[in-house]
Amino acid sequence: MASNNGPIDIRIGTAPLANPAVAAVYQPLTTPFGSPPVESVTRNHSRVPSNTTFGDLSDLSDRLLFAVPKKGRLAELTLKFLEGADVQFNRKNRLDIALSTNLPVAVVFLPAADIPKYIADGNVDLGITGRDMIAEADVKLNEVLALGFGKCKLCVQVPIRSGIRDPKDLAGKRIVTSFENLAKKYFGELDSAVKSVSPTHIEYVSGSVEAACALGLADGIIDLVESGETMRAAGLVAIHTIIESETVLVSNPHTSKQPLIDKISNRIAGYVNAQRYYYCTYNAPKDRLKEFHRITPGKKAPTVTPLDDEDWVSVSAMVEKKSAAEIMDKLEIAGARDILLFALANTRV
Ligand SMILES: Nc1ncnc2c1ncn2[C@@H]1O[C@H](COP(=O)(O)OP(=O)(O)OP(=O)(O)O)[C@@H](O)[C@H]1O
Ligand SMILES: O=P(O)(O)OC[C@H]1O[C@H](OP(=O)(O)OP(=O)(O)O)[C@H](O)[C@@H]1O
Repeated sequence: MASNNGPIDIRIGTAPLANPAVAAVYQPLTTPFGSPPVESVTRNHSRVPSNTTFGDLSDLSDRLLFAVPKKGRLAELTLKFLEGADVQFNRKNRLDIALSTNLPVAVVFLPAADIPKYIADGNVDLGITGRDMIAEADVKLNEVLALGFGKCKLCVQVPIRSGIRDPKDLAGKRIVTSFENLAKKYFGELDSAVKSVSPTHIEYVSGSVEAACALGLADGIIDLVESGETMRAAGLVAIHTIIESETVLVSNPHTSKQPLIDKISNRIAGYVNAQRYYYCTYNAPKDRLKEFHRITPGKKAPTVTPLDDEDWVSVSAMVEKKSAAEIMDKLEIAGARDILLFALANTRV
C-alpha cells in the first residue's frame, strides 16, 4: 500500500508523448495530497499548451471519471465488475486513462490507496477500493455498494512467542504497518487510556509487513488478515481487529454525475447479485411438485412449465451458489431428473 505522507509526484502513464492529444493528458500530475489536483490537469484545458488538440480526449470534462485499482489483488476482479456493468473501453498500452466506447465515462487506473482521496476531493466521481483504504485516508465518501469480495480484517498482530495477548501491553513499544494513520489513531487512544509514559512508535513500510517482528524491527504489526496463512507462517497471532474490510463502490457526495452513477451502480448491483446465484432447471414428476417447491422456492416462486408428458413438468429457480450442490443432491434424491445449473451473466430484481 502506498504511503499517504506528503506530496508524491506521479504521472498518469508514461509514454508515448508523440501524439499531442495523448501528451495533453500525460502532464506530470501530483496526487491529491499535493497540488494541483488531477482535475485541473485533465479537465482544465487552460493548462494545456494552446497548440494542443485533445482529439478524442476533448470531452473528458463531460465524462464521469471512474477510478479503479491499477494493480494489486483488486485490479483484475474490478475489471470483471466493469464488464458486468457493460462499461466498454479500450485501454491503450500503459495508458492510465481509457475512454469508454459506449458510455460517457472515462476509466482512470490509480493505486487503490489513492482512490479515496481523489474521490473525496472531486477529482474523480466514482471508484472501487477497499474500506480499509477509505478508513486510512480518513475521508467521507458515499458508499454506494459493497461488492462482496476483498473481505479481510485489519488486525494488531504479535509474535506468538511474545506471550502478549492484550494490545495494551504494546503501548510504548514499536509497531510496523502500511496503515500509518489508523495505527497512530488506535495507539494514540490506547496510549492515553493506559497513560503510557512514552508514545507507541509507529513505523510505515509499504509491504511484507509480517517480516518486521522476525527482523527485530517491531514488537507488533498492524496488517490485513484474510485466511490467516501469512500471519501463521510468520509466527504471529492476531490480538485485536481494528476494522473489517470489503471492496466497495464509492462516489463523491457532491458529484454532478449522479444519474449516471445510479445507472452504473444499478448494473453493478445486478452483477453482484448474479455472482451469488445459479439458475437451476430440472424435470420433476408433477404429483410431487410441492416437495420440489420446498427444495427450490426461488426468489418469489419457481417457474413451472408443462412438458409434452402429462406426468412431468420442467421447474426453474434461482439457487444460492453456496448451497447449490446440496440442493442438486436433494432434487436427485426426491426424483428430479435432467438437473442443470447455469451461471448468470447479470440480474435485475
Ligand atoms: N489477503 C487479502 N484478502 C482479501 N482482501 C485483501 C487482502 N489483502 C488485501 N486485500 C484488499 O485489497 C486491497 C489492496 O491490497 P493489495 O495488497 O493489492 O495492495 P496494493 O497496495 O494496491 O497493491 P500491492 O501490494 O501490489 O502494491 C487492500 O486494501 C484490501 O482492501
Ligand atoms: O490472511 P492471508 O490470506 O494470508 O492474507 C493476508 C495477506 O494478504 C495481504 O498481502 P498481499 O498478499 O497482498 O501482499 P503484500 O504483503 O505485498 O501486500 C496482506 O498484506 C497480508 O500479508
